[in-house]
Amino acid sequence: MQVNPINFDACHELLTATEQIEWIALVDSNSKAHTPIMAEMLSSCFFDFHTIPADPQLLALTLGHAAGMANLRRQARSYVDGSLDKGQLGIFGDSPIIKELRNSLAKVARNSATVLIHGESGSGKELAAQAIHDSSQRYHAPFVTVNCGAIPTELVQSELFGHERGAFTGAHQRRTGHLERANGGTILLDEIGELSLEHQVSLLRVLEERAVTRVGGSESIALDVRVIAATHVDLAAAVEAKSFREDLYYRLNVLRLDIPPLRERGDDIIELANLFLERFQRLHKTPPRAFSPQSLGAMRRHQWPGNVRELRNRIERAVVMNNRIIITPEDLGLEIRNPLWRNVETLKEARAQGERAVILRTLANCSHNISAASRQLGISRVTLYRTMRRLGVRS
Ligand SMILES: Nc1ncnc2c1ncn2[C@@H]1O[C@H](COP(=O)(O)OP(=O)(O)OP(=O)(O)O)[C@@H](O)[C@H]1O
Repeated sequence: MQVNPINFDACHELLTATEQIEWIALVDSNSKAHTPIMAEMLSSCFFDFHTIPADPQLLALTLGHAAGMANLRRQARSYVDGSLDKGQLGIFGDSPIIKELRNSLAKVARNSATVLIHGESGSGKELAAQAIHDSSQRYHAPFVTVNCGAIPTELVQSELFGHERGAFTGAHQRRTGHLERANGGTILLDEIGELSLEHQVSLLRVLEERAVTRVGGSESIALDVRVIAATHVDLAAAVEAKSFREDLYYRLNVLRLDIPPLRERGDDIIELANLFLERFQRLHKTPPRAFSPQSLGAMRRHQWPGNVRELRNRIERAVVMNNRIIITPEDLGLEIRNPLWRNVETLKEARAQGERAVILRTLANCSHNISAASRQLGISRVTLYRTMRRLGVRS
């Protein structure tokens, strides 16, 4: 676009219309870049300017910086609006329940309170924790993930809190613990329900004091860490069963996020399937493929006990192991008929399976709103509650 004093106003309006773009001016060496009007234009509308003929290397450098700034501005604005989209969060799906989750994530990201994420295995708990960190003001600081269930009991203290040299046999070096490494940022304590009662006490003390002391040390190190705990077990039930400390449960359960199982997300299954198909085709450099109608039907009917991770793995296997352009249910390792019916022997069982499937689908479509679901099913709320209790369906 040619900018000159005559079309100044129109150009100014156009250049400042969108905050998502940074502009770089190429200034003719004959033009008077330092006349008042050009100086105003360059300083108010442009990220930088180069004089023609521009040095390509310097220009490439400026373009890189400008793209980075535009991105940062976009992130900052969405942080203020709370309008994080699925591309930014990496959490795909358009079902009402997932849209609601994305909204909650954006709100949670705006402060530093402790979060408890509950969800079945493979449903996206770690992804949600990463999204909270990336959209928060701590995004530039470390995001540390610790799988509490994978650390041998005797190493939990030293892994979480660190140790001093000589603290125990084999401690040849001072070691920084995960909590200290996450200082300034966020720590995800995955499978928190796997921590022993003894380690729960130590963790509670650290969270209350907001300071950590390395094993074998005496110095108290101040912590500024956002804690996100994740679990696939029902921690409230674990508290009742006395296998999880009530005080730690309340300390963690400040903000709570529930990640819905994949089978309750309606057509998100197909959106995610196409997303993974495209990703794995690109990764494994295979020609474009598509799912057969039978595959789509089989994916909709499957119960996905391993959730999104299971879907991702089945699609990667289908892409790598077969050359066919059309992906069949067999390629995905799924049965054409609903495998649920295989074990059904009586009419009563068949009726219960059918009722369960319809109720789950309706609840997913209605964002788990009982009144809307009962209207859609043509029964009263009381009958719906009673039927759900009988079939073991949670609201
Ligand atoms: N909504 C989603 N959109 C895109 N990818 C997703 C989504 N949900 C989950 N995934 C992907 O599915 C896989 C499993 O997710 P993740 O590891 O976050 O699950 P998890 O609940 O933490 O699992 P676990 O219980 O085993 O710790 C990851 O590859 C993740 O990127």
